[in-house]
Amino acid sequence: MAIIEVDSLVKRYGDNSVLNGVSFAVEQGEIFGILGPNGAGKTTTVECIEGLRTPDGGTISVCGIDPQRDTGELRQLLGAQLQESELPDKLKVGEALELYSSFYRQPADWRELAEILNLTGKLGTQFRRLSGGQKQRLSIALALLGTPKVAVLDELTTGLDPQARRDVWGLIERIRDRGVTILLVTHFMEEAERLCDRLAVIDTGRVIAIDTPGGLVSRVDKGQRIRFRPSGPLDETRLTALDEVTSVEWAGPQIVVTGRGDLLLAVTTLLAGQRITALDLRVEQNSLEDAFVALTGRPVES
Ligand SMILES: Nc1ncnc2c1ncn2[C@@H]1O[C@H](COP(=O)(O)OP(=O)(O)OP(=O)(O)O)[C@@H](O)[C@H]1O
Repeated sequence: MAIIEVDSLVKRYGDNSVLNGVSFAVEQGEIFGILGPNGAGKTTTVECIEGLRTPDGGTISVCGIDPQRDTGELRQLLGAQLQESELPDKLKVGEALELYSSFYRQPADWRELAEILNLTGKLGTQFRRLSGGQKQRLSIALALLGTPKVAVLDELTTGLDPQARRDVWGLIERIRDRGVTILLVTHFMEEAERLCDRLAVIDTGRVIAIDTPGGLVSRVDKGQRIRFRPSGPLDETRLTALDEVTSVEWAGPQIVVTGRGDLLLAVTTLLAGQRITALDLRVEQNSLEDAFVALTGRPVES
């Protein structure tokens, strides 16, 4: 069952048409990612879903509610991450959790949320004294205080170090396991690949692909790649002559061979015949980043 339905969403700022007919549906219990280059319209899309921006065309339904018409009801169903600047510096973590839980009809147990988010030791700490990761965890706790059916998380782990980022991912999975549907805006390929059940790739205000991360990767046909450092002088033309090989390039001391079929066997057999060892041999798989570049024609800035 679709819990969020976005159909032909249009948004203009003056003459600038930012969303040009965005459509997708998020199923209950999914972690659904929105991925796209800078300025693609990701935040505009989720802010329309949150009822914070007024679309110029199209329809949105969140649990059957139109975010423009029934903002009060939407607040009870949808939890959105607050921007950092929205909390007063001197407010303590425990005070913020208690205050925000008073806004909801069915607040979650904020002490339990603090426990899950590893904030129990910080309840008496002022907001301004929290680290980036702690602020991020607090903003997630605040988004979940109303026991929402849907949580919208925009740039969830931007600014976090790799370990804190992984901790937050684990947490999001636990929250989904409690039955919350998650809509996630991200720049990070690893985050999208690791966390999202499905992804919508948005570019210049249009959805250009919707699929699982694996499904998106399998759309790229860049062939197989083998990278190694030959232990001795290598006659490249013999590599190029192999049926399995489509291209041979040097990258510093390494050689990168692209091809198809049983490429690895063909290359290693040839090298063995020339008594050359392939040092630091790596077989490279296509990645979500390759898929993103193939779809949008440009890399993701992070
Ligand atoms: N309030 C506004 N007034 C005018 N233009 C805006 C406004 N908000 C966003 N835009 C423009 O709309 C476009 C889409 O912005 P949006 O923030 O939705 O993109 P995004 O995909 O979230 O980008 P990023 O990854 O950089 O956050 C951009 O060109 C942006 O400059």
